[in-house]
Amino acid sequence: MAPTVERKKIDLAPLKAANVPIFFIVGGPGSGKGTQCDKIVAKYGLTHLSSGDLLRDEVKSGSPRGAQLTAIMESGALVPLEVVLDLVKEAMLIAIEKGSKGFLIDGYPREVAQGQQFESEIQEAKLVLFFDVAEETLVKRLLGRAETSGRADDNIDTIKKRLHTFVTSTAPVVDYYESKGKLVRINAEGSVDDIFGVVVANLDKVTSKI
Ligand SMILES: Nc1ncnc2c1ncn2[C@@H]1O[C@H](COP(=O)(O)OP(=O)(O)OP(=O)(O)O)[C@@H](O)[C@H]1O
Ligand SMILES: Nc1ncnc2c1ncn2[C@H]1C[C@H](O)[C@@H](COP(=O)(O)O)O1
Ligand SMILES: [Mg+2]
Repeated sequence: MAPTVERKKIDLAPLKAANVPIFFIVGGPGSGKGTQCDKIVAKYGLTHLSSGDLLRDEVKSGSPRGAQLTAIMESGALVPLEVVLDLVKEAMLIAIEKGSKGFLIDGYPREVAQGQQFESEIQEAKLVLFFDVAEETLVKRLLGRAETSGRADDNIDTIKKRLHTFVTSTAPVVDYYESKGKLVRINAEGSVDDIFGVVVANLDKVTSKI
């Protein structure tokens, strides 16, 4: 039986009142989501929240919630929706208190239900950026990152499982937001700067008010 997830009541009123733009950043493992988010933050000053980073921080904190996460993440599976959404909400609220003018939610949603729950409880995403990269390239990039990242999931066995999770659970997210007219599909096989050029062209269409 799955362990019970500890949940707190989170007051979302300040986040909803701020009504700042929210962008979901989606792509396979190693597609360059974090790399591009760093560049977007530097240019547009949005707040970057990576659900994977939030989960890794939770593990490092030694909390009871964190203790349940290590095995899931090392198996390449998805962490339960409620755990991720609570961490994202808490981080968004802290950022709003500090005056955030908008969010890049990186690595979220990983399944359609995550997107639906986020949007019904918080606010609709303005756009979903999808970094489209072939599996062969993803594996090559992740094995390169493994040399320095120290990430427990940057090893070939977990990479294969993460790719499987991406195809089975996250690919439907791409179809879902495409059908809603919110998806920006970006070929992310090229250089970091070329990809960023395409990102900027798309963000400039919708960020004039930021
Ligand atoms: N366009 C690119 N060309 C070559 N290498 C890249 C490119 N973009 C990112 N990388 C490299 O690929 C690796 C993965 O990039 P990054 O960490 O940004 O991916 P990610 O999508 O955030 O992955 P994850 O889902 O595992 O967190 C890093 O070592 C990064 O330096
Ligand atoms: N949004 C998420 N839902 C469920 N599980 C997640 C989510 N974001 C990250 N995770 C877990 C599963 C991933 O394999 C690891 C690492 O995430 P990454 O975005 O690759 O840093 O964390
Ligand atoms: Mg990342």
